Amino acid sequence: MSEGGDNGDERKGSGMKQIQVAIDGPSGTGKSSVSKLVAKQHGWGYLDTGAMYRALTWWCLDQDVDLDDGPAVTDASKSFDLQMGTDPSNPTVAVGDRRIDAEIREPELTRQVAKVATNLEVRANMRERQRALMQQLAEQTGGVVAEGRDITTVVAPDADVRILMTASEEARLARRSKELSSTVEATRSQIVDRDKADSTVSQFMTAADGVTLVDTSELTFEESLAAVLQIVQGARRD
Ligand SMILES: Nc1ncnc2c1ncn2[C@@H]1O[C@H](COP(=O)(O)OP(=O)(O)O)[C@@H](O)[C@H]1O
Ligand SMILES: Nc1ccn([C@H]2C[C@H](O)[C@@H](COP(=O)(O)OP(=O)(O)O)O2)c(=O)n1
Repeated sequence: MSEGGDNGDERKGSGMKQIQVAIDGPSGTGKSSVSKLVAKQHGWGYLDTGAMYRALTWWCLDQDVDLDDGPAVTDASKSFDLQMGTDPSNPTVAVGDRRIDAEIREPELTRQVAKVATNLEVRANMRERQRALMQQLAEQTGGVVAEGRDITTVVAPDADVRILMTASEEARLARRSKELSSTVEATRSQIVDRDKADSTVSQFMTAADGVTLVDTSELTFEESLAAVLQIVQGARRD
């Protein structure tokens, strides 16, 4: 489903409406893969907010900051030089000039990231960074797709499009274990525990008022993408 010739360059300075798309949901619902393609098809920027929490976790571990020391992690969140690459065809993450794309996906870091993401002062700091990046990307490319856990509710509650992607636990675990080449049981302990911890600070299991629910349990990847693209198209016509 191509957006034929409708790219960001054409929109720059054209006075066309800038579109902010916010997508939330638990792990394995298809947020990242769908968000990247939606951004790519429109020539918009893409923001993976989960990667920001992962990057801070990496930085704290690298700097020997104890993840259980909340104030120390908060200090680190204020000063770390996070560089988010927002091209949906090649999203990147760096701290200073050190690229950490692979490091932030390591299972050991994944196991620890909720400690950082449940720190409310860290979240306040990240929220400001995320809002600024979304604004900047919308201005530069005509639109932005940002995905995470609290984008529709806290970071960008006024976004033009707000979607909550859900899927049954069974479907999410099957996708993740396939992706990580691990067993469903090993994946369950990681994903379910992490979602539980994350749910203590963000509400991403049920759709908030005005947020459109896309349940991908029974959908193929292509059908999930088509469902989200259709919602985005509707908002662009408004
Ligand atoms: N509707 C779907 N049906 C089948 N597999 C899917 C679907 N959506 C995503 N996937 C696959 O599931 C895995 C996890 O998707 P991802 O986009 O990383 O989810 P999230 O960002 O919500 O954690 C990926 O391998 C992706 O290709
Ligand atoms: N806006 C966000 C994005 C992610 N998080 C948390 C949720 C997870 O524990 C981590 C990493 O998120 P990420 O989206 O990369 O996680 P998965 O793709 O589900 O593995 O950060 C958050 O609290 N708020």
